[in-house]
Amino acid sequence: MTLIPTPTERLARARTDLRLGLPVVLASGDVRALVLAAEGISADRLAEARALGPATLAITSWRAETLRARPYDGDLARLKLPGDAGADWVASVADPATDLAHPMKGPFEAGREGAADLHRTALRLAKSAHLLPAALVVTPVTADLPGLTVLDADATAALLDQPVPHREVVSGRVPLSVSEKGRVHVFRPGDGGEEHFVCEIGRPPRDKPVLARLHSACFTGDVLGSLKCDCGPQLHSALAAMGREGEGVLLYLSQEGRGIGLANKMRAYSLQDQGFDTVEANHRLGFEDDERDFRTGADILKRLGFSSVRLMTNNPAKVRMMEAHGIAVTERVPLAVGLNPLNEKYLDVKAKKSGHIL
Ligand SMILES: Nc1nc2c(ncn2[C@@H]2O[C@H](COP(=O)(O)OP(=O)(O)OP(=O)(O)O)[C@@H](O)[C@H]2O)c(=O)[nH]1
Ligand SMILES: [Zn+2]
Repeated sequence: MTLIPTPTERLARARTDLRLGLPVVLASGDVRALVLAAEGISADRLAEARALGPATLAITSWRAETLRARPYDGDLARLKLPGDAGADWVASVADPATDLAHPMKGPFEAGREGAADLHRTALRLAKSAHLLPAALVVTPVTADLPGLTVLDADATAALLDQPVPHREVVSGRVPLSVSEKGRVHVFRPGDGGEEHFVCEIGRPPRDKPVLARLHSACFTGDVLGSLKCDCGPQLHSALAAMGREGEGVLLYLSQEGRGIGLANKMRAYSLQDQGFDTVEANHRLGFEDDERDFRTGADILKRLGFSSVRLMTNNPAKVRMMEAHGIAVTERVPLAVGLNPLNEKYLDVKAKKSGHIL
C-alpha cells in the first residue's frame, strides 16, 4: 500500500528520532536490537533501555584507538557497559571533549562474540544523522515497543551504501555582483537529507566542459569569514572566475565539515585548540578524515545535463572521485587563494595528509 512508509522514508524518520534522543529498533530476522544515539542520551532512557537486555556501546575503531579499547570487529568496537555505567559514562566514551582532562578512561571490555552487523548499522545511522559516531545497542530485545520506528537491518545497511538520488525542486533567477546572469537551483535528496544548492552563471552549453566548482558548505568560512580555513576566498574567487568567463556552475553542497556536520566540526575545532591537527581531530571524534559522499556532486551535475568539467579545486581526490562517478575532468583549475597566517598550518596538513596541492 502506497500510504505505508518505504524503507527510505523509515530511514529518514529514524535519523530524526535519533537526533531527538528517541530509540529506534533494528530488526534482523527474529533478532531485534534497540538503538539509541550516545549523544545526548538521558539517564532515564538509558536505564529503561538497559532493563530490556544486554547493552553495548558501539564506537568506531578510530575512537577505540584513542581510548585504547580493542576493535575486534575491524572498523568498530563493541564496549560492554559496566554495571554502574550511567549517562556520564556513555557521554565520556562518545565525546572526546574530556579526553585530556580525564585521560584514564577505561579499562574497556570489548565484545567479540557473535556478529557485529547490527552494531555497525547502528553506528552508521548515528553518523548519517550527523551525531557523534557512537550508538548504544541493546540486543536481543523481546519486549513490545509500540510507537518506535522499526527498520529492517539488511535493507537499512543496503540503503546507506547506495547513492542518494536528487531531484530539482525549483530554480530562480538571481542577479549577482559577479554576473547578472545568475540562477539558483535547489536540489532535494530522496532520503530526507539537507538540500543542496547550485548557482549557474550564464547558460553554459551542456556538450562542452563547463567551468565548475563543487564547494562543500563551510558556515564559518563562507558566511563568517573564518581565518581557520580557505573556504570563503575559494568560494568567492570561483564565482568571480565564472563571472569573468560569463559561464560556469557552482555546486554548494551541504557537506559541512567534510560531511560530519557543523556540531561535530565545532567539536573538531575544540580538539584543534588542544593541539590536534584537522585530521587527528576527526579521528579522535571517531570519524574518517573525510566523510563526504562525492557521488552527490556527480549526480547533481548529471541531472543538470553536464558530463564533463573544468574543475576548480586543489584536491586531486575530488578529480578522481568525479571521474569514478562518470564525470570527465578535462582540466583541474587550481584555486590557490585565502592563505593567511592563521590557516597556514591547516593548509600544510591538508597538503601533507590529504594530498591537496597548494
Ligand atoms: N571536519 C573538519 N572539516 C573542516 C575543517 N576545516 C574545514 N572543514 C570543512 O572542509 C570542507 C572543505 O574541504 P577542504 O578540505 O577545505 O577542501 P576540498 O573541498 O577537499 O578541496 P578544494 O576543492 O580544494 O576546496 C568544508 O565542508 C569545511 O566545512 C576541519 O578542521 N575539520
Ligand atoms: Zn572552511
